[in-house]
Amino acid sequence: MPLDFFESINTQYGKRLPFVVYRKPQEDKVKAIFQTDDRLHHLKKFSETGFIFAPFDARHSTILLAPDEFLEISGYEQPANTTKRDVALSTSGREDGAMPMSDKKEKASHIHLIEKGISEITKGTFKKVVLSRQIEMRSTALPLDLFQNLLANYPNAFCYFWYHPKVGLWLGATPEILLMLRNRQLTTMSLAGTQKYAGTENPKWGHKELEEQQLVTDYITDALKDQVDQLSKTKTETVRAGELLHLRTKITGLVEKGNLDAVVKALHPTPAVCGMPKKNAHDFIMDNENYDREFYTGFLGELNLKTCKQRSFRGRNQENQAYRSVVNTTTLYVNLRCMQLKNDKAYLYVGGGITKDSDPEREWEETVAKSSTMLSILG
Ligand SMILES: C=C(O[C@H]1C=CC=C(C(=O)O)[C@@H]1O)C(=O)O
Repeated sequence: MPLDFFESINTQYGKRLPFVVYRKPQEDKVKAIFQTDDRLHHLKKFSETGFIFAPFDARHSTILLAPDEFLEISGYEQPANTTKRDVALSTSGREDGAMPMSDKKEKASHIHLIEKGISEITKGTFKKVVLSRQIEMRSTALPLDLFQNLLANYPNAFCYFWYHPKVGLWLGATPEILLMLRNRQLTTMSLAGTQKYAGTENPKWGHKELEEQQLVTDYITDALKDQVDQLSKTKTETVRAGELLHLRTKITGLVEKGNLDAVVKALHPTPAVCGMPKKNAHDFIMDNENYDREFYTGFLGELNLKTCKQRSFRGRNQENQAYRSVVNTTTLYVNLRCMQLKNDKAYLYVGGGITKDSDPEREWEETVAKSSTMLSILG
């Protein structure tokens, strides 16, 4: 049965028609949404239904895949014969998929960018800025194979393969929720601060990471205070994302019907991907990162999809009773740990939060560590 599922995706892709295939964290259900023509729809209102794909730059439009056809498989297991791929550096031509980040020029340029960011922080332009880079590799891998590798390697991530012939092809395994809305119940998170996983999910965190993540929590709670009722947050915890650990605080509340638009606008882009204050950090990113982020650090996911929930309860006569309730669900993820495939190239995207306490060399190393999420599935 899974074969039929993946064959349908291959057929859709072969016809150059838009689709997305994805699996939510810790679920064994893989879902696909197919659009039956190649029109490019731009989202007008957050009351629409479908799968959305939004760029980092909120001034550019969000793409909506029309949910013409739904496909789903449960109990998905990775086929045993997942192959390793032909991947190499486009810059050096090496065939072994060796670390492209060791490229000295790339390192010097990223460190220079970080130093410039720190210097603006010292001047008071902003408190935090997230600075990123793009890594170009040669890859002839089949995207559906790469997606299956993501599924196998990142069970705790939102894994996706998104395609539109007029936009491009993206794959990712992100640990970050932008927001989840079930009827009126909102959940979002502040996710920031990074260290390598070294055998314990209970590590010590430094002042820089704690402050960097606190800034995100403060920003989100402040941005939502006029949009959301009963706003509350959990204790900050460590979460694992592949070979990395992050700090996370969950934030919940109740959203008025029809107010999703304002909530998304208030949140995106959060200081986990942009900075604080937002406008100054955004301007700095636009003027100084020497590439276009496009959909990296944007967001993607289901918008107003109806999901059925089977619930059981004890009725008055003490018998177990079951009923199905239909819930209107929106689940949007921040597009991190992702890559874009174009012709025979893979473009990987990695970044990190810069504060006054940042050490440029360590920040560089952090982007190297983050690149391993996508590099590991490339080969
Ligand atoms: C911007 C990225 O990660 C964000 C999410 C978690 C931790 C981050 C950090 O420690 O800098 C970033 O804010 C990325 O993976 O490219």
